[in-house]
Amino acid sequence: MASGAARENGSAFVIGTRGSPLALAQAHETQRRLSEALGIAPERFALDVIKTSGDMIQDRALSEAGGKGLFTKEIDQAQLEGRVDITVHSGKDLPNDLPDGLVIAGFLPREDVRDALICKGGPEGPTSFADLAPGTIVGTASLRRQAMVRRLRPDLEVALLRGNVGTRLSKIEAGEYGATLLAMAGLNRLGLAHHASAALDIDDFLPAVAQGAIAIVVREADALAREAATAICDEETGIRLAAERAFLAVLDGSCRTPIAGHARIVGDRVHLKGLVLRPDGSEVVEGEGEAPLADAARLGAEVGADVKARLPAGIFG
Ligand SMILES: NCc1[nH]cc(CCC(=O)O)c1CC(=O)O
Repeated sequence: MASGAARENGSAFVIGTRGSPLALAQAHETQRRLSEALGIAPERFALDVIKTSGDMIQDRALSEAGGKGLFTKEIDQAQLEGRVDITVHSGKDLPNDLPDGLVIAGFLPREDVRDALICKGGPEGPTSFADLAPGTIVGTASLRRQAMVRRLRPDLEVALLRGNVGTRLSKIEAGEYGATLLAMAGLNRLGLAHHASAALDIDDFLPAVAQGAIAIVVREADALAREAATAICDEETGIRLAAERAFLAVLDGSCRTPIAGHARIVGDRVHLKGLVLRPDGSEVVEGEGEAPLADAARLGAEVGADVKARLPAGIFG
């Protein structure tokens, strides 16, 4: 099995990951799945925790600090140099284009794609958007969630809330914010789903492109790692992600525009719904379509182009 530089230490493959609790949970899931699929003890997949520039930024919206690449630059470097073989990324945080030499081998079976509403007061607190008192401060760093909240409830206050999942939950408990939104997927992976006051319906609160999906990245030339990764990846998730990522690629790579997109498979067709919001929530442009599974990426590009053509000039992006 071993052949890459990173495999000389006796590991079947070295898994590279960020160090946040969510990233570690995702890396452990990958390790477990690799172990089961290949019949190799889990400890032979060493974890290498890599600190990224993005981990150091706590005070600003990421959209202001330089975007998604901040969370992957150092990991990409380690992978290109052969220090790690298989890297694990939240699909949602992965840039549209990977550096030359790296490819997405696939995606693990997708988790719950919905956003969770988390409210002060826990089980005794509000259990829906409609229950939130006017003026409640909703903290989130996501432009999509900010714009959706403003659209659904213009009478609420939106404020910036950054940090990892645990930090955000504790700021709700401390009462600094009345509510926040987090991905159900992340809560589930961390065993924290009991903090969710509600899981929001996909049609009312369209998820981010790739939400709930874990991407497995390998070196393009590393046939062994690619084969191993393919063994744990889920084809349906890959098809849905192809549609969603193509939609996003047409609209915006910079993550300065509130965008949502979600694909599902119905029989032998892939259905995609996507939208762009004005940041203040006053306007939304939606697109929808369906295609055979083999045309998922084309569908995404077409729905994206259709939405783009209908965006009011000079407002978005
Ligand atoms: N940007 C942070 C991030 N990236 C992926 C997830 C959740 C897990 C997922 O979507 O797979 C989160 C936290 C959140 O949005 O609650």
